[in-house]
Amino acid sequence: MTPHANTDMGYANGDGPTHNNGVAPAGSLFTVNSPNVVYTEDKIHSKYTYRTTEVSKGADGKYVAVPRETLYDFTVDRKVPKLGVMLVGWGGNNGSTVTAGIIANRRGLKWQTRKGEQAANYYGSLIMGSTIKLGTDAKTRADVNIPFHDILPMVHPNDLVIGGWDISSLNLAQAMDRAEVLEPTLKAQVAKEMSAMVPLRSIYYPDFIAANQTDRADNILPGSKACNAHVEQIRKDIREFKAANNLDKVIVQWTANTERFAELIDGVNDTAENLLKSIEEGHGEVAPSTVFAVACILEGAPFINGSPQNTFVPGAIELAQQYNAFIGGDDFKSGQTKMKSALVDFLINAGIKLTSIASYNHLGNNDGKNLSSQKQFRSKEISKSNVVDDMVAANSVLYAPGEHPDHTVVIKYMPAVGDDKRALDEYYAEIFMGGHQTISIFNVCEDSLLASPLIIDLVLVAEMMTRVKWRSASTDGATTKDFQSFHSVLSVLSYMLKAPLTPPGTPVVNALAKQRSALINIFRACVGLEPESDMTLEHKLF
Ligand SMILES: NC(=O)c1ccc[n+]([C@@H]2O[C@H](COP(=O)([O-])OP(=O)(O)OC[C@H]3O[C@@H](n4cnc5c(N)ncnc54)[C@H](O)[C@@H]3O)[C@@H](O)[C@H]2O)c1
Ligand SMILES: O=P([O-])([O-])O[C@@H]1[C@@H](O)[C@H](O)[C@@H](O)[C@H](O)[C@@H]1O
Repeated sequence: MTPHANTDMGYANGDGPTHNNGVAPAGSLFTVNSPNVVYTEDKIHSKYTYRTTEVSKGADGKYVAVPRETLYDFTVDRKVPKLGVMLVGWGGNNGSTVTAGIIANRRGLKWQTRKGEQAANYYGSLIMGSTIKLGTDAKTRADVNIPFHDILPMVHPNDLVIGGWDISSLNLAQAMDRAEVLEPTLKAQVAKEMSAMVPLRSIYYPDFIAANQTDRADNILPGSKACNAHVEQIRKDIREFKAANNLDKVIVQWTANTERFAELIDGVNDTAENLLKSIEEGHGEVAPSTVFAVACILEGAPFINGSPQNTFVPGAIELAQQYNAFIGGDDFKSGQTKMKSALVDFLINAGIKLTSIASYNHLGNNDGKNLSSQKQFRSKEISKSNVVDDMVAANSVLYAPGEHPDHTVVIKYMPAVGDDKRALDEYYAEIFMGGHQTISIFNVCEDSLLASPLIIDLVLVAEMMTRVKWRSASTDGATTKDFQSFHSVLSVLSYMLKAPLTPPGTPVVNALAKQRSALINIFRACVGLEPESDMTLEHKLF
């Protein structure tokens, strides 16, 4: 990044559409009145100065910090598309629950429970259930908060068209019953619509998921190893789903079983070319989830992995970049780990030396049954364990290089509790002058009701990112490149994920507050607004 004069280039100098003088665009909750933002019928154009601090170490070992400014142009396509989402594992607990939830919200359903009438909602969705600070009231200086969903022209989940694949042939009403997640009084209202939803046949390579899943596999395509026919069938399924529903776009999300990790093998999955060749040759180390990822990349459908396995082998990431396709993952961050990524952030940033984390959980759903197999558990153990690494590494006051808290993760399959997962955690920390703090948490996570809103958030944000383009700008407005998409690896999705996939060579951020702040401020930048710094100097300097 090169330093630029701190200037608001604006559009006044005629290098873009004429300024709209803040005329409120139709359907938006707010408009930005700035020389750096212009609304046209189909676009939002903004000029953005990205301010950072570049640090280097001097000969004396001391740091030198230099403020830097980089100028960007952003455009946002304002046309909200008709969007389809295809779930791999549609007949699972998450797939059937999120489908029922969207139908219930779309129809404004209410149902009786032991505690009285319940109405459909999107609680637990970052986009649909939370707000963000837009700014401060011009007169009262009070915060003005708006629904997260209104910061940019995003798809509404009620409008999502849902489909997908499953190795189990049950229709979605039967799958909803099998899941044992939702109240019968709700299920009765959506069962008819869901009984007409039947998962497409999927690919099934037994070696990648627990052997105890075999009894479900009655809805599978021929072939038990990767092959081009599988890639082409998935691509065809996507095209046909898109055409049949008159969709503008389709996003695919993996909410199927957790697979074992695939071995990373040079010549097999290390490059895009080798991965495609391995699929053609039927190599046994290409997982079903990777085959889905390849099919989606080739078909131009963003693919998101909600499970912890290493779907995105290096060859898949390279292929995504070659095709300028979006991928994201891994592993929904729904309960115990979400809590951990907030609590560890708080403790360490409060100067409290966390020395031990014991995370135990048991669950009785089919996910738990699959995870009772060691190889599949290992995938989950990795994603649940690495979530503290960035926060520990950032604090050299508490931790010496290479030092980190003890951390253990245990998952046990206990059928009796079903989808109502129990998460038991103990956090043990050193405090002032040899003291200790012990935090014990017993957290009942209704797994699918916590994960389903994340499935929605991942779809809404990934789709929004397909309509955001950027280019480098300069004060003279001359040397700018064509507009381009964000990097293929959508690290902006990290808030919803335990093991955020980031562009190769870039750092992984797990701290929950940082992840949320990054998403908010990137969306703010798309409409020319400064990051929310929480400085509130207007309340301190007067
Ligand atoms: N809170 C949560 O529920 C949560 C959080 C993080 C991650 N996850 C992950 O999400 C995934 C789904 O969770 P769930 O509770 O819905 O599990 P589930 O077992 O109920 O559903 C998985 C579905 O995938 C299907 N399936 C398996 N292999 C398939 C394939 N190759 N193609 C198509 N379908 C296939 C199964 O038949 C099943 O219906 C799991 O991997 C789980 O680890 C869940
Ligand atoms: O998101 P989180 O609650 O930390 O982790 C959960 C695990 O604890 C649980 O065993 C499994 O059912 C879910 O797939 C999810 O991964």
